[in-house]
Amino acid sequence: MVQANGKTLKKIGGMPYPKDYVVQQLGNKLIYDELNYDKNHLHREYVQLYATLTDEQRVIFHKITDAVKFGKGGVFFLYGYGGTGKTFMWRTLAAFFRSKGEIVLTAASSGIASLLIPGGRRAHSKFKIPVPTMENSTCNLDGDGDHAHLFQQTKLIIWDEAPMCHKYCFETLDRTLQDVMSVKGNSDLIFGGKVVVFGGDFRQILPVIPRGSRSDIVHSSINASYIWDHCEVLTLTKNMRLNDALQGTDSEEVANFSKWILKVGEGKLSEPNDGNAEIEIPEDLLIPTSDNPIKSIVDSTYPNFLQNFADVSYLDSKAILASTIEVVDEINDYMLSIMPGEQRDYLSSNSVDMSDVNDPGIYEAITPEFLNSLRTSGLPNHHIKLKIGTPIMLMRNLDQAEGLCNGTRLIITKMADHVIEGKIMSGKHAGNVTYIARMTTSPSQSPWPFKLSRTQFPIVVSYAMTINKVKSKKGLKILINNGNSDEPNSTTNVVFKEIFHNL
Ligand SMILES: Nc1ncnc2c1ncn2[C@@H]1O[C@H](COP(=O)(O)OP(=O)(O)OP(=O)(O)O)[C@@H](O)[C@H]1O
Repeated sequence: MVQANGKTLKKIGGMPYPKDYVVQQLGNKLIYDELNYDKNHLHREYVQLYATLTDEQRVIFHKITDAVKFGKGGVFFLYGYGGTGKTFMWRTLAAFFRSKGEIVLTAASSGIASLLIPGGRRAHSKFKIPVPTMENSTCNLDGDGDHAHLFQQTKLIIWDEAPMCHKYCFETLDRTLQDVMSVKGNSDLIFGGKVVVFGGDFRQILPVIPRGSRSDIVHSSINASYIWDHCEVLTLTKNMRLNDALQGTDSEEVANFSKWILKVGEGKLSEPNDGNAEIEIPEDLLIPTSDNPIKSIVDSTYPNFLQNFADVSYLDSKAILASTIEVVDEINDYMLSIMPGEQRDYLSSNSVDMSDVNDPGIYEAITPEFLNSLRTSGLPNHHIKLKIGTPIMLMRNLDQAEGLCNGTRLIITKMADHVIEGKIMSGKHAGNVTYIARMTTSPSQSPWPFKLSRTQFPIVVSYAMTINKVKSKKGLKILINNGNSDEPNSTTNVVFKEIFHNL
């Protein structure tokens, strides 16, 4: 249990630790875990997946497996917009190598995306990348420890949603692998001569640089790193997610929508433009306005809510996205107000973390009311309202092995004074019940001149959520705030076009 949570008995005061010879007999737990797969089952899975690969997927598959086979290393970037089968490729590659007893390390920049890849973990925890990551950081591992031995034996590294991470994270892994692989004489090779495959879509989420300018964001992305010069871009072009829909009667409509949304993502509507353009949204995608726009979008996204509010599959297949936490809170509050059941209110306790403060006197005048009113992304609200049946989303990685990471959605099943009980809504761990306690958190990069410590459940109600939280949902409605626009059905589209330049 201790190991499963990434800890060791050495770190728990007062616990006896086995003598060295016992530990040596047990071997390297990390390597053991990466090899502990049912090879026959994986072989059958691989055969099935390989048979359905499209031509372009198959070419890419062979390119990567050949790079591993010839042992010369290689860095690839699997590039394709949402639904082109990147996750499908990860599954095929992982099944292929693991069925042969070889080690593939699978990771993604976000916890929630990592749950979709077999054996996936958040990249920071899988590769021990320090937070915050600096220009010359290295991974937190001992050059002759278990992690280093794991890296030495690894055949392939897969890192999904790479465009979300700062380039320093990839450079940190590169430096560390060069060190670790120096025992094999590979210290000059990029990533120590390992085959590393990144994946993602630059139209999706870019690195978050607090208060960063457009140029700061573009320059922190992976394709602004020296690593990009070594990277071969492999492109997927066929939208496999829309394939099913294309078989139906409305196939032309779906194909047109697919083309239109791609143009939005690439800033190709209303050309010429510098990435900032006014675009018109087709009438059929808009929800007719009324006196109460929040009610309109809720009625359209969650039809017959009062008959279905307790149905997990109904709730899991829907979400409303908005661009600011204020609008998200407004929609969530509205949903709770119409949902039947007794409401409980959980308030946080807040303080200023004095450990970093030179002159504590300055902060004595700050009132608890002021601290309670502070909000920023990644920090739970001071006032959380819940009812039994409310969908919530975790804001912290609590236990990734159990599917409890930042972005996991649960349904509230019980509410006590100091703990709440929730049931995981979807994925491999769907139906598992877990208890969530209050914990003290601080925003990783404080927008205030002091560090706020807030003790609260690390959750947010999730009928509506901010745009960067969602991963492949079906019944999705996006609330576009077009307050600045003169036309009722147009809005400003901002695309960081520079990011596509060297793809
Ligand atoms: N060769 C294939 N044969 C059958 N189904 C496929 C194939 N490739 C992909 N799919 C299916 O298409 C859907 C989308 O694929 P996938 O989730 O891998 O795309 P993605 O590029 O990872 O998308 P996103 O960027 O949104 O995460 C999935 O349901 C997947 O099972």
